[in-house]
Formats: sequence, C-alpha cells, structure tokens
Amino acid sequence: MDDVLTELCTRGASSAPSPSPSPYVDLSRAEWSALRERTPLPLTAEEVEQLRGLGTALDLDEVRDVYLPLSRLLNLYIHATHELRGAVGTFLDTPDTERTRTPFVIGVAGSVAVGKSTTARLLQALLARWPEHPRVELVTTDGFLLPNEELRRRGLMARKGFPESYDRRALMRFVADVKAGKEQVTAPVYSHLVYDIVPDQRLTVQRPDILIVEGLNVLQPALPGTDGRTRLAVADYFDFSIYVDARTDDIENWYLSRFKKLRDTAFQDPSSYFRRFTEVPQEEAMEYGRQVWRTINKPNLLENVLPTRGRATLVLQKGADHKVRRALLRKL
Ligand SMILES: Nc1ncnc2c1ncn2[C@@H]1O[C@H](COP(=O)(O)OP(=O)(O)O)[C@@H](O)[C@H]1O
Ligand SMILES: CC(C)(COP(=O)(O)O)[C@@H](O)C(=O)NCCC(=O)O
Repeated sequence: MDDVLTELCTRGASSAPSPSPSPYVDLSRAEWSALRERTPLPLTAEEVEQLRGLGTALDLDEVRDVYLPLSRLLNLYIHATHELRGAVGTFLDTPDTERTRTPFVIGVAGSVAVGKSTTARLLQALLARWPEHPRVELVTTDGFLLPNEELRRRGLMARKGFPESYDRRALMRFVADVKAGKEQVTAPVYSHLVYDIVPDQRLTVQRPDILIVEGLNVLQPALPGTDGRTRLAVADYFDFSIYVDARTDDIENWYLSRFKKLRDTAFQDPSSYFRRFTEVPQEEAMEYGRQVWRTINKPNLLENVLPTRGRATLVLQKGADHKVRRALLRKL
C-alpha cells in the first residue's frame, strides 16, 4: 500500500499525536467480493470482452468479484437517494413526478491509462440491467477539452488533460442541465484517433435515469471565486464517485504498453494523429511515448488527479495485473 493510501486508511492505531479517524472502510478483494450477495451476473464472457479497453485485463471473475458488489451498492445508493429526495419533496410539497426525475450522477476519476473507460463502460452495462434504472448514459470529459487550435493559441498543447485545457464552464453547464432534468442536453465529442475535438458532432443525452461522467479531473474542487460568489464544481453534482487507483509505476507501464499496441493498430489509420510513429523505428516511437508520460500525464497525475482521490466515495485499488486488490468505501 502506498503512503497516501495508508493515510486514507489510518485508523488511529499509531502512537501520539493520534491521526484523525479515516472516513473509509478498507476491504480486501475477498471481503469486498463477499458483499455481492446474490446479485446475478447479467453479462456473458463475450459482452465483457467487448467492454474491455486496450491493455486492460477484465474477465468474468473480475466482473463477479469486483463489479457485481459495486452494482449492488450503487443500486442501494440509488434507492436511498430517491428516498431522501422524496423526503425533501414532501417538505417542499413538490409533485411526485419531479422528485423521481432527477438523474443519479456517478463520477469516475483516475489517471490516463488506469482503465477508467473500461470501469465506466462496464458500470453502464451492469446498471442498465437493473429494471429500476434502465437508461444509463456515459459521457467522457475529453469532449470538453478545448480544440487543438485553441490549445495552441493558449500555449497549452503540452498540457492536454490538465484542468486548464478544458472548457470547465461548458462541462459544468452540461452536468447541471442533465441533473436539472432538461429534456435534451448535448456534449461535444473528442476523437483519440485524430487527437482533437470532432467538429459538428455532438453527443445527445435525453433524461437518463443514471449519468456516468468519466474523466481525469472530475473530482477537482471548484476554482476559488474572487467576487464572493460560491463556485461549484462538477463533483458537486455527483451522487457517488469512484477513483480508479494504482501505483504510478504500474500506470506508466500500462501507458507505454498501450502506446506500443496502438502503434501496431490505431496509429496505422491514415487519419491518426500519431501515424508518423508507425514510420519510425519502434525505439524512437517509444521514446516519444515515454516523453509524453514524463512531461504530461505523470505530472498531471501527481499535481491534479491523485490529490482528488480522498474526495471519492469509493477507491478501487488495482495491482500490477490490473485486477482490483482493495476497495476503500467512504463510511462517514
Ligand atoms: N492515441 C490513441 N488512439 C486511439 N485510442 C486511444 C489513444 N489513446 C487512448 N486511446 C483509448 O482511449 C480510451 C481512453 O483512454 P484514457 O483517457 O487513457 O483513459 P483510461 O485508460 O483510464 O480509460 C482508452 O480506451 C484508450 O485505449
Ligand atoms: C484525452 C485525455 C486528456 C483524457 O481526457 P479525459 O477523458 O480523462 O478528460 C488523455 O487521454 C490524453 O490524450 N492526454 C494527452 C497526453 C497523451 O497523449 O497521452
């Protein structure tokens, strides 16, 4: 367990001065897995295979042991949240229909290449199988990155993924509109292949039961206001949040092996931004990958992403083989 995680789990057992009690309960994989109870497995091995991102290990055992307990927990959370909204609705004397229409919003955070997308896609598939909330939409925050042209103008091309590389106001507006029950809300779309926002393409979300918002910085607190007004962040709209966690060195290995695989696959596409790396020796391409990790993704992880881990409702900690080893669930 790394130092920061130890800090999250401290239980006040060490000598004085005694640290404050952890808000998390720390569960081993076996302890967490037992909590799935009788939740049925609604996916086949083929469906799981289709949800798996490049380089991310995921099989039926992982779905059963890690994601079924999570699906059960989220279902309980969704029921409890509706009850709570019902209580507030009773207090405010609002009609029943308005109380149940607000979507339940889940944030999924973590480093580049940690496997957030796989976690988010899998959750989408599992949660949509519950009859109570069949409409589950997934939005990734990369759609809210500023277009490359604007990033270049602002000198931010080597800061892609840092908080300032996003149109944070548009992202906030999107989540706030979905949460407010707006009939139809649209988001811009990012292409990893072209490495830029796709012009004239929008993703449309129509009153989902659940919205999953996945991205590096979704747990970032709001920027401090200068005018005395309260600033909100997207995380203020989350009913539940998950931080996908792993050792930085493991994530670096995953990033680099994915880069190598992409060189043999997606980069070959004539429209790929990285096409030139298929035309140079492998070592030269890998040196570029190492440089991107060292100068962009790792600093962003350490400066911006990792410090938000302690804000998550649930931390899923992966081992070097991508399998979840521990789950830390916020209890306070
Ligand atoms: N250059 C690329 N070309 C094509 N696909 C990519 C490229 N870089 C990343 N991807 C894919 O985009 C998705 C999101 O990746 P990323 O933002 O690193 O988050 P994570 O790995 O945590 O889901 C992954 O499925 C990954 O395989
Ligand atoms: C697009 C990303 C910023 C991730 O965005 P997210 O969906 O987490 O908002 C990231 O995958 C990325 O491309 N980073 C830039 C450095 C790199 O090429 O890896």
